[in-house]
Amino acid sequence: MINDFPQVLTIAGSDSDGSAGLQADLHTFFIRNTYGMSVLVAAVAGNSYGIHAAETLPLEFIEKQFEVLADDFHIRASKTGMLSDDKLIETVVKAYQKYNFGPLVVDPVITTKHGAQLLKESAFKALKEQLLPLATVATPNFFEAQLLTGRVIDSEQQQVAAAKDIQALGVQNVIVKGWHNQENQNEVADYVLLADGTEFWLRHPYFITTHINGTGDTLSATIAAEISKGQDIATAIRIAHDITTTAIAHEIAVGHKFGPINHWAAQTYKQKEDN
Ligand SMILES: Nc1ncnc2c1ncn2[C@@H]1O[C@H](COP(=O)(O)OP(=O)(O)O)[C@@H](O)[C@H]1O
Ligand SMILES: Cc1ncc(COP(=O)(O)OP(=O)(O)O)c(N)n1
Repeated sequence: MINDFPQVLTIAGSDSDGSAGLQADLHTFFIRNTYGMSVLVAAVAGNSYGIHAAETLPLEFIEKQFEVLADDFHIRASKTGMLSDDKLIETVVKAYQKYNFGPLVVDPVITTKHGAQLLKESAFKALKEQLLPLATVATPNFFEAQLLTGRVIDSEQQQVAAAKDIQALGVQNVIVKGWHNQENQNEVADYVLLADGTEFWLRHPYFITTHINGTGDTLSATIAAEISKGQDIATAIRIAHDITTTAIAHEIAVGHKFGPINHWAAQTYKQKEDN
């Protein structure tokens, strides 16, 4: 049998409540009709109230996961999520350089949107100097873009400038996600800067909801899934934006505080798109 079904890899942490991390990535790969695999690098004990503990996996075990996947599968695109510290980043960078896992989407996970730190500050240098230069696409959120560039993003001009700074680190294509935190906000504006200098804004309504865990994972995982199917980068980003906002717009009643987004609603979007 030809090993040609679209295969996509997440290199990420597990979030026990299933709302974010590699669980959200695998939900996303599934609804985008791709076969998802995962290199588990860390795990958090999380529920809808927050993250209560975190552990990393032994580096040799992480290396082994890469090796056995490379031995067997034809991975056409990959993405990173939570990477915890500089040793983990170095291990992932070495493996990515050694094996062929297709274009890389880097979601530079630093803190959760509820304030839990998932990447040590001592690892920012490795993120900027080792991992981001490998990225076909990087997807920083508003806070990560500020930390990576040292800018205060208080205007759309600053959002654009931050994207240019991040591209200058060696990233080919960047989406700097917009601010979304105010009850009186009408719109969220994500800014996209492509490798050839093409730029565009993706604007959508602001949703007042407590169910927004896993949004960044879903966006970056969709981009990786679409690339694995051969989509161009701009189309992959536009589909990812539509999938993520559709999943945010349709709450599901899971958990008592901050819940997951609704991947099933986004799967319906896929069916409409394909008809
Ligand atoms: N409450 C919200 N209303 C509208 N869009 C949102 C909301 N929360 C997140 N998004 C969108 O979800 C996508 C992921 O962004 P974000 O949540 O900032 O990422 P991260 O999970 O990395 O913090 C972006 O397109 C962003 O605009
Ligand atoms: C294991 C793990 N990875 C990433 C996250 C981030 O969660 P969240 O703050 O909801 O951010 P996005 O997933 O939306 O980027 C996590 N909680 N656990």
